Amino acid sequence: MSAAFDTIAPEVAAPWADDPVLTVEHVSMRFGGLVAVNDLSFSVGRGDITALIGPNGAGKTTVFNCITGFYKPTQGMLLLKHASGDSFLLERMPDFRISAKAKVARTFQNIRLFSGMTLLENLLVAQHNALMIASGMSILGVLGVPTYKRAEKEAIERARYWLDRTGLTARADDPAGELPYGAQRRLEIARAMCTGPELLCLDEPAAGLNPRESADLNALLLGIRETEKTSILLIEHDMSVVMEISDHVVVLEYGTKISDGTPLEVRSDPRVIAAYLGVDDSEVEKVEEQLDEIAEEAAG
Ligand SMILES: Nc1ncnc2c1ncn2[C@@H]1O[C@H](COP(=O)(O)OP(=O)(O)OP(=O)(O)O)[C@@H](O)[C@H]1O
Repeated sequence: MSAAFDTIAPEVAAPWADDPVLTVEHVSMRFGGLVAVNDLSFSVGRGDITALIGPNGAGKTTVFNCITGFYKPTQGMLLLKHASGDSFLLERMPDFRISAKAKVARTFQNIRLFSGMTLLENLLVAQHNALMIASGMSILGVLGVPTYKRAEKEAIERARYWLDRTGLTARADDPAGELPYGAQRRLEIARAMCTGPELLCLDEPAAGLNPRESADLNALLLGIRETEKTSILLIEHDMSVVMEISDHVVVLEYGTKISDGTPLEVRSDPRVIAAYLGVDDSEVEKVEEQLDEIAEEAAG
């Protein structure tokens, strides 16, 4: 192990391990003979923006799928702890309970909106669970039970609030499919936030965004951390997003964690540089350029 790698603080001493919203312990995921995630452990600090990075095929989306219940890990534990103290072993829960009870929301690499529905409708559908509970799971809700009416009004207010926060109010009544790409990405985040998550998981939120849209995304995520105090875990290839807004970065290669620290610690870790060098020259150059730009901006 290199000297520079040794300088990265062990996880127990790291601030994100003090009060983690999510603790991933010794998680492995195998598909037949392929080990997609190998004995992975890390913490997501409460209120932090944590980035999960690594070259293509490193296992990032598989980790997300284990956290959100799409996959059951072959082994290991995923402990989600609310600020209230309630805790949930995610590996034992079906996906719909992970979103409804454990309050983990996610967006996908490929946008998954209801493109024929309006923006407002998309945000109301996201709150379906809360509305069903308020209806007493019966037709009475539709017939105007007061608790349902109140919940419906709150759902609309919440939807309007998130349209406003994501700069989409003017398009509230347009079909989601007519939005430009960057706006669809923001709508996905609004939809996830309408569910009031304790942990927001974003799978490549900056993919396909231009630099201006990327900067807007950074501002939106920093705003969510600041105002809502929501913990955010994101998978991202765009180093300008990762380095500018993350409190903590976890790096995977071939399913194994190779680095875990602050953005500064991780970017100077030789194992991380080597992992990216192993991808291909154009990607390495892009990463190096982005890191240099960020360093220059920070210096001046
Ligand atoms: N359902 C599955 N069945 C078999 N193999 C899978 C499955 N899902 C993922 N894999 C494999 O697991 C490995 C990790 O894939 P994963 O999609 O998690 O990587 P990733 O880091 O998210 O990659 P990318 O950055 O390209 O999205 C890959 O080799 C992939 O082919």
